Amino acid sequence: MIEAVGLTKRYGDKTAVYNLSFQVRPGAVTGFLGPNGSGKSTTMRMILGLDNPTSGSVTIGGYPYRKLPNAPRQVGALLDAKAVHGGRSARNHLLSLAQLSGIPARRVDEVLGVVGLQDVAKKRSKGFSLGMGQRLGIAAALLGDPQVLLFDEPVNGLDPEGILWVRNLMRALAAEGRTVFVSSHLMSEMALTADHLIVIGRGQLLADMSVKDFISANSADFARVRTPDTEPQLREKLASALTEAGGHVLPEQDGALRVTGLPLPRISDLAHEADVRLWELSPHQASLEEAYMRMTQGAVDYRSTVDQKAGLQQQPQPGAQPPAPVPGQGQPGWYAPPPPQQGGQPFAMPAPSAGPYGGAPGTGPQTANPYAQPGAPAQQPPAAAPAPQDQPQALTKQAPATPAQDAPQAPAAAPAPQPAPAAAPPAPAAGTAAAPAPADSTQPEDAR
Ligand SMILES: Nc1ncnc2c1ncn2[C@@H]1O[C@H](COP(=O)(O)OP(=O)(O)OP(=O)(O)O)[C@@H](O)[C@H]1O
Repeated sequence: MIEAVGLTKRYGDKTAVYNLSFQVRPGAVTGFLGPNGSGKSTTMRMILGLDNPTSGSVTIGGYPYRKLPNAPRQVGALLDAKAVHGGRSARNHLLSLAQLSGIPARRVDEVLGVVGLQDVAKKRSKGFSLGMGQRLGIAAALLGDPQVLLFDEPVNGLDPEGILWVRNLMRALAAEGRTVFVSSHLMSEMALTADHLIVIGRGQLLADMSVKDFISANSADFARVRTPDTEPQLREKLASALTEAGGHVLPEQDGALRVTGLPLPRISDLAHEADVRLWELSPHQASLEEAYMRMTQGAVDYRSTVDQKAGLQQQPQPGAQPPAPVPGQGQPGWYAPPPPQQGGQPFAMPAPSAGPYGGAPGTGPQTANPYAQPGAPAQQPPAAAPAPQDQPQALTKQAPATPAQDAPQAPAAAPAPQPAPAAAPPAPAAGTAAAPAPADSTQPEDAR
């Protein structure tokens, strides 16, 4: 088991990881999700003893990596598939890693077979495609037949067949009772691969729950209702009737209405009572990808200036009200968040008080969920953002006004001095040889 407690990492005045506590259990694939720069790789490097935490701790099987007996046989990792000596053949690369860790040469041929590189084993890895490089990195991680495996973006660059292969491999490794920790940006892929999810944003925990719970908490049902385009007044009439009946109604880009909080038969009855004809009444489910985007959108650090979702980061004007639906046009950019689930607290951004990102230390997952309340425009009105024109549905725009995005980006505190390791760390696990060199506490970390 991997266990992080209050894990924090600062690089100068940049806090990469803040007060992260979680457990990664054996016998399951645990997906590690977060936007670019959210601290996934930093966390993985700390797990592997390649970076020192500024505070907090992380252990594998109860030991910090550097104190783990026979670490290369217990832990394997793929951090950076490109970090190989390009002049070496795949086999020689693995052979050198195996020799460093006392692993017999026959294991090299075994893992080459497992990852499907046996036919190119004698080719220099500098000629490898991205996907072949990933396979070589995975082979290195498997070399010591470890019980604990960490993979940083293992499907990066793989074709669909390769992605499927990685998915099956991860699941098979977990089924053998191993601890499998996999970082990814792809919620959809993780929904298929992982049993459990740990989601971070700006270095802080946003969610730690089983995929099953994540799905039931976040993939909310809604109905799409469309009235005849030729009679916009019917749409208005229906919207009023549904709202009066307790439904939450938002316009979609194509002029339909997105309705939450009312079952389909009730919507049909209400339309009938209001004497409104319907052209469409269909059940839908918000995708996990949407839920993940919504969860992390307040914690996205890097966003293109031409990104249509840039408006997600804008703050609402004081006193702003949501625009009234425009018959026949909808309100592009409006999107109905799913209703809060019974007893569910799907995710929570940190509170806007203490902490480097505005979150009170230790309060992250317990604080109120700013996205869980549908239909609270007076509190969280949307920004008057430019409307996306090519979104199929108005699903991706919301003004979350997350506390995190208001908060200062970095703590003022200087990094705590790191004690130098008492002894040289053990050789990295077979797979981690493809990773950056272990942290040298005498070097400025930013310079590494
Ligand atoms: N050695 C370093 N010196 C200074 N800042 C760093 C260093 N390593 C990481 N960071 C910063 O810490 C933050 C977290 O980076 P990290 O690479 O862990 O994120 P990530 O979630 O793995 O991102 P991605 O998904 O893009 O790989 C980023 O802002 C990054 O710039």
